[in-house]
Amino acid sequence: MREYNFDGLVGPTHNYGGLSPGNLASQSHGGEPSHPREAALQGLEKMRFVSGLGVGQAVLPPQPRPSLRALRALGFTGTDEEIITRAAREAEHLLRLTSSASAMWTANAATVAPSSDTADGRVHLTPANLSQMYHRAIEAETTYAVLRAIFADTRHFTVHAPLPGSSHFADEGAANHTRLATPGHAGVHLLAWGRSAWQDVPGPKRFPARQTLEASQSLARLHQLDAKQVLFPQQHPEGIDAGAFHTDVMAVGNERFLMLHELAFVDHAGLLQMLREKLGPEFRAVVATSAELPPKDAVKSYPFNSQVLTLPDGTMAIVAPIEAQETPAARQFLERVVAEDTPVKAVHYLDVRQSMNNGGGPACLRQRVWLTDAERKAITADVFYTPALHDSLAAWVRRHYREVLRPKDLQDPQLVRETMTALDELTRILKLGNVYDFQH
Ligand SMILES: NCCC[C@H](NC(=O)CCC(=O)O)C(=O)O
Repeated sequence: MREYNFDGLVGPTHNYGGLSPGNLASQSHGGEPSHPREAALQGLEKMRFVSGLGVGQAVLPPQPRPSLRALRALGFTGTDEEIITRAAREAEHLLRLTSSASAMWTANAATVAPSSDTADGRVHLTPANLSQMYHRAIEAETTYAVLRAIFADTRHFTVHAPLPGSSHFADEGAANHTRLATPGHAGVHLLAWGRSAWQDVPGPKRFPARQTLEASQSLARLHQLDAKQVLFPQQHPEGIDAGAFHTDVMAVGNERFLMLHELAFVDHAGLLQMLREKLGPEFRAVVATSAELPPKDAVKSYPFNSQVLTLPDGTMAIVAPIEAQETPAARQFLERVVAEDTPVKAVHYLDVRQSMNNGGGPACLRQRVWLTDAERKAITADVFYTPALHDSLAAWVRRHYREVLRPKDLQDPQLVRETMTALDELTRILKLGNVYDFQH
């Protein structure tokens, strides 16, 4: 079984809409000009780097934005151009919400269980309904279509429908999911959550908790996971109030290694004890206290929103955002992780600032999918990273993406046309078939 990182290709409307309360970067950069071309190229460079480490790499496509489907559903009628013009005039906020390129953060696209851990021996994928935030909830339908196109072979893959879209089952995907495993022990799944729909659990006071316990429990059932191998830790309410809207802002794990902030989960000590019991003595965890790494620094510089990657030689490397290098407490923490008795032997810092300014680090930009050789071969879409695919995607970005987008540019009816032209071409590059509604 090999891990493939499916990175989200940043979409042509990448912009700073200030859309996510509780996501401090989104709030503080709202209204600034964005650089879609640079953002997409930064993402491609990260794919090149991870692939160069010898790790499996693939790509997921952006979504059509502004979403005409969403605007039509909200009562805007007429030609495509008329819809944009009218939304710009009457409901600028709705235009902003339906223009977000947020599908780039593919950690939120779905939750995935590898075939080694599921009762029927298939890979299970559930697109996240993202129902907590409207600009993200509109991703689910297209994500579902894209995943069905890529993971089409039903002998190997089951793509479930997104969980029912009421706030009771609010699901944010793999950003709240961690799979851990040690040799000789079955994989353990952490399915975290921030609030309960029906139980009375103390939650955050300042910022919204997104995922529900009931959503996480449903994912464990749908994916046919062994109940003994699943834990449902609660995101620490103080962590959420400090800006950790998803688990992956304060914790990241890979195989026998987990690093976390003490405000990632309620009772992290009890959680680590259970993990040691399930995973045995090879399991390693490194905890940052608030004294060592103030929550403010963790949220600003995202050391936990790193990719922890197993390299071909069996050691692990961390791919962290450059902001973590620039923040002394975060850098020192990551250096401690390498210095201690852990599988991690190197830290690499990458520039994904365009994404970071909306609260998405290296880990947010990728969905992890574990595939056997047979499963890998069953995928016929051209989504696996190669230098040739890189060149054609980079050329495609340079052909179609604007250099700068200012908030008022979202009101330009031309933008929707440009995006559709670009995405239509992309589905041919990736051999995806017609996955977008404007193609039907
Ligand atoms: N995993 C990282 C997700 C970041 C994402 N940001 C946003 O949607 C910000 C969009 C904006 O404000 O333009 C979110 O909060 O869900």
